Amino acid sequence: MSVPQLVVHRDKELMAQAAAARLITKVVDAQAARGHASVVLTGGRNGNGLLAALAATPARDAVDWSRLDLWWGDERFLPEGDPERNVTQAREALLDSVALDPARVHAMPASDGPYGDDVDAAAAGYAAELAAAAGPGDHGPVPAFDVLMLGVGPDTHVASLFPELPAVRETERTVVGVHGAPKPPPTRVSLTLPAIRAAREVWLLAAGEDKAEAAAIALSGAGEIQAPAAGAYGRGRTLWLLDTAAASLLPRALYPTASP
Ligand SMILES: O=C(O)[C@H](O)[C@@H](O)[C@H](O)[C@H](O)COP(=O)(O)O
Repeated sequence: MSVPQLVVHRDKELMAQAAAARLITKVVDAQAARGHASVVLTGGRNGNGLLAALAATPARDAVDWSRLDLWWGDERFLPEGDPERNVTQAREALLDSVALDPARVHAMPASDGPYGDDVDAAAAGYAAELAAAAGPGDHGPVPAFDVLMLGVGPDTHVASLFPELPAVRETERTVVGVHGAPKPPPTRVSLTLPAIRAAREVWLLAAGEDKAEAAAIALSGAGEIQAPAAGAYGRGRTLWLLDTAAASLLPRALYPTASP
């Protein structure tokens, strides 16, 4: 378990731009070292803000997009192309403007896909896809993601792991179907904490006043069932990327200000 590191940026926009630059560097380094890279995307405003910032920076061309594997931490279980799906929003923000290898873009199943409206079968299918991509040196039936990004909800949820609900209590499966999520839509597919913890690095994105309580709770030793973000950590690194508004309830001693 890696102790959380915190970086606090002046505002939401700068956090997105700085996180995008950080992701570019991480992917470029991974590709230089191993020839490819593997990243898990997150939905939500902060996650999509990072993708939009990345699309806008010339440095994006330093990434060999054809050698990048993209996965999702969660997905809203809706029909293909639904504007509310995380993959739809990621495509609009960035993916449709870079030369990805379609075979390396691993979207979670849609509710009109191969599993129909059976979200549990869809989750099992994605778990099988992850297991097929895992190598002998990986930690369990998921590939060693270089970076797994997670937006943090105001209630401290990450991916579609909501406080006290069954999905956050899962200790065996890597992907589960979520029923009755408090954040619409109610039916979702989500990585579980064991899958999240297989990542080399986990980055939690929390910007905006509405994340201040969640950040304070998750970083103050709360349990992962009550505060799922507290259970999201990487094997090598756990990084909280915040803005000053989201960090406003944190003890000042927890972080040096990254931006003036
Ligand atoms: O499907 C989703 O909604 C996301 O994956 C979810 O986990 C999101 O990241 C958080 O709810 C934060 O969302 P915001 O950044 O919009 O607050």
